[in-house]
Amino acid sequence: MSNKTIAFIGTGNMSYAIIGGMIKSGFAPQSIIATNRNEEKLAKVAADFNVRTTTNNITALKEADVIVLSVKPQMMAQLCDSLQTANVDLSNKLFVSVAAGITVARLQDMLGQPVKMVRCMPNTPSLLGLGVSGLFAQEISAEERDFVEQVFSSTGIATWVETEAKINDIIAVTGSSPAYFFLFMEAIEEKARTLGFDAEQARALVQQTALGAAEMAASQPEISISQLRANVTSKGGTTHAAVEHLKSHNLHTTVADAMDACISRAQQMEQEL
Ligand SMILES: NC(=O)C1=CN([C@@H]2O[C@H](COP(=O)(O)OP(=O)(O)OC[C@H]3O[C@@H](n4cnc5c(N)ncnc54)[C@H](O)[C@@H]3O)[C@@H](O)[C@H]2O)C=CC1
Ligand SMILES: O=C(O)[C@@H]1CCC=N1
Repeated sequence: MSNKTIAFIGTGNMSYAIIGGMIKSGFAPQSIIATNRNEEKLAKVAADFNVRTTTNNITALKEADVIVLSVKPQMMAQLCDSLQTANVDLSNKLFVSVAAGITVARLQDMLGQPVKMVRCMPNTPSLLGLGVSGLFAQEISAEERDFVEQVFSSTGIATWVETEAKINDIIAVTGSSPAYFFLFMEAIEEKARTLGFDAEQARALVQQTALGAAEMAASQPEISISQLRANVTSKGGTTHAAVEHLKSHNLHTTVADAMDACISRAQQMEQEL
């Protein structure tokens, strides 16, 4: 592993997941610094992963070679402003922003200088090493590119995109999409409860089925997903009845429209923040 030090500024759900994935894949805990304003959150990260923690963002900024900006988009301007006013030389630092809806140009503007910046759009399954991260960068060295790729491929699949606009598409396809799957699982779980399964059974039944379905797809890449679905669907049978109902209620269009809403929101945030 590289000997770079990486700091996560604003270690909440997303950075916790990335750090978890990094540790699981063998990154040295001492090369990772996690910051948060909230000491309790830091105590959990330290206890779970043994990484260095601090409530002082500037200490982390000074020590780290790579700084991951991981606060909510609405908090980013305030955070960058506080980093800028600390008078730390940022010219040799590499920044990585995981925030949705803030462009590189805007981040540089917030930091008050043209720092080296990678846009990254990860997702929370990174915690298990099952994440997907989209990456975009211009004007960084091959070594920096390799390091970022090493970090995010340690949490799952990392893929570079050619244009910054593509990061918004990645949000719709992988950044936000764990929530779509959870919503679908919630709907099945809720109906199982009304059919009389208790909470524990309903949860176990839905999660095992989701896991099984995902593993069926992942372990048999030669079989299309629609073929896997067809294999469950007997002609004139029960699955056919359910699937036809979903199709007649425009599931495909609804999902496509939802993904467009996700992209539009990211574009709107780019104007707002
Ligand atoms: N949660 C997700 O599934 C994904 C989130 N993202 C992006 O990741 C970023 C973080 O999202 P989450 O982790 O979900 O949010 P979060 O709210 O769980 O984590 C952010 C943390 O930053 C801390 N914080 C806020 N201001 C701070 C400051 N000035 N100094 C130190 N700590 C500070 C907060 O206490 C909080 O714990 C967002 O920009 C979001 O767009 C990207 C992909 C997926
Ligand atoms: O909901 C959000 O804005 C963030 C970005 C992708 C997932 N969560």
